[in-house]
Amino acid sequence: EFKKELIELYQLNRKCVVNLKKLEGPPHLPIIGSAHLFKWNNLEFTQQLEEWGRTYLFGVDPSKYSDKDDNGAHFKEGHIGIMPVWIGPVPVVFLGTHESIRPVLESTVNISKPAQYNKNYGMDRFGASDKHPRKMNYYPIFVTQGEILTDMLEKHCGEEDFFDCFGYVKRCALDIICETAMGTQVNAQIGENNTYVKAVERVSEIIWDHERFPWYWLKPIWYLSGMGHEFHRNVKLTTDFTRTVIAERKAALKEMDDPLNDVKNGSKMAFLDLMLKMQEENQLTDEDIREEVDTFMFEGHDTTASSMGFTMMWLGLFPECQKKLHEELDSVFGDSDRPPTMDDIKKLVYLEKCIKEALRLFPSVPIIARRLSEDCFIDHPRHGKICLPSGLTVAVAPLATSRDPRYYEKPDEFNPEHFNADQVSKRDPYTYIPFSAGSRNCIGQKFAITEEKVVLSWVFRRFSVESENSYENLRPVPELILRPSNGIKIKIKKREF
Ligand code: HEM
Repeated sequence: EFKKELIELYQLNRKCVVNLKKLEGPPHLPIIGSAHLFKWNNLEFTQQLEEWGRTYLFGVDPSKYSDKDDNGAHFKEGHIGIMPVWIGPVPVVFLGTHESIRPVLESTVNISKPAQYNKNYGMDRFGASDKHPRKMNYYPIFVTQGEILTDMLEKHCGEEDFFDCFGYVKRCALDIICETAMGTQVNAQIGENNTYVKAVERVSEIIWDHERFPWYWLKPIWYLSGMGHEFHRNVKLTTDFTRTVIAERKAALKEMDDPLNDVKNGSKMAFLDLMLKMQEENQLTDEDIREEVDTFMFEGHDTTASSMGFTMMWLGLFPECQKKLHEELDSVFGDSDRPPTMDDIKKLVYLEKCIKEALRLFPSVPIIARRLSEDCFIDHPRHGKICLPSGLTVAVAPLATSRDPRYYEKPDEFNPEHFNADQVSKRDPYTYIPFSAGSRNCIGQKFAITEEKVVLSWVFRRFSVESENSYENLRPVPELILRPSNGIKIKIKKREF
């Protein structure tokens, strides 16, 4: 097996040397690639990736990075966002503009994940199919949990110092996904099940270190360093948690006279209930169900938590945008404290633009990995047709394409007007892909946007927010999910009417 992998890697390297030689990327050496240049510190590594991205994807002169007048983001003619990076002996090609991303995401063949995901992690985060019913009544759960969040934040009202709000937001997102995916209340917001929350966090931190340091790909180092064992311990914690919930839910469904009808008529129909209902006819084992549910849990809570947290952070840095949002909220709710209805939420057009803009600057999934199963061709303005050979891992970067200076004026600044209808219609759709695109796009997009609108409408109806203008607040780190490097520091004040 190992020999076969080595031969495949050798063949891939040969193809890449021929096909990618004209493309510019960070300097690399045989075998270790560019790993010797990688910064150890996660924040510095993130900055390094950003600088490489600007230099090689957009062709920006490094001396102009700090040129604030146009965000240092000049786009040099002849660059279309392709950058090869050798991570150890494995070539990865980063794609960061609509011209280079479209051929990959539009393909109905190139939809596989890189092998490491399934092989090393023992859990397939990406196994969900698109066949699940999407019309479940999640709305009341968003409303209840959003209100709990504001109750939890309230105790920080009027405090002199900045506090970290991210933990609160995360627990809210977790409560929402657990109840919608599994029909079970985890009550993380009110202080229960902290072990689960911590384990989920640790899993993505370890996966990220595994991705960037190739020596961890060698099993002896992975285990001797203690990382492998810590990883499995935390994965087991999370999967055991889901297993327990599944067992409990199964027992509860058995007690019901007619589970099918109870579930159909009930106010909520959890994803897990549907899976359990289909279990016999589809011959699914409990473990199959657990994998599907875990995929939902992983994809569905970290992503929305980061997105909500960053939207709060940006609005706290741009008082004029927050003022507009407050005006919109007041025009819909006045000074009332009533729960938002679906109709109210539809009216919150500016809030939706703020959420989209925060996702443009800090997309929760900053990089989407694909393993090409057939050659993919990209037209390059200077080098003609470039062939990305089958077997190659490509890293599609929503983070880069959504800051393409050809399409976004002042691309590094928060400006919700970027999502005015006239602006959107002028852009290629692949210049904004926080939910990916094509046949493996996010199936929770509508769910996520509605959840965030409900929760954030509660927060901004009740509070005004001020964010700390600090390097750390503004520099998230791309673990699998882009997350704040050291929390999100804000102050809040109760709004007076
Ligand atoms: C702001 C929030 C969210 C963002 C930015 C986001 C983004 C994404 C992206 C970029 C992908 C493609 C990943 C890849 O191909 O590597 C994806 C896949 C997926 N998302 Fe989301 N997501 C969000 C929320 C959610 C929610 C709330 C759910 C569930 C309720 C969800 C369920 C899924 C599932 C199941 C997949 C896998 C689809 C497949 O591979 O066939 N996501 N998401």
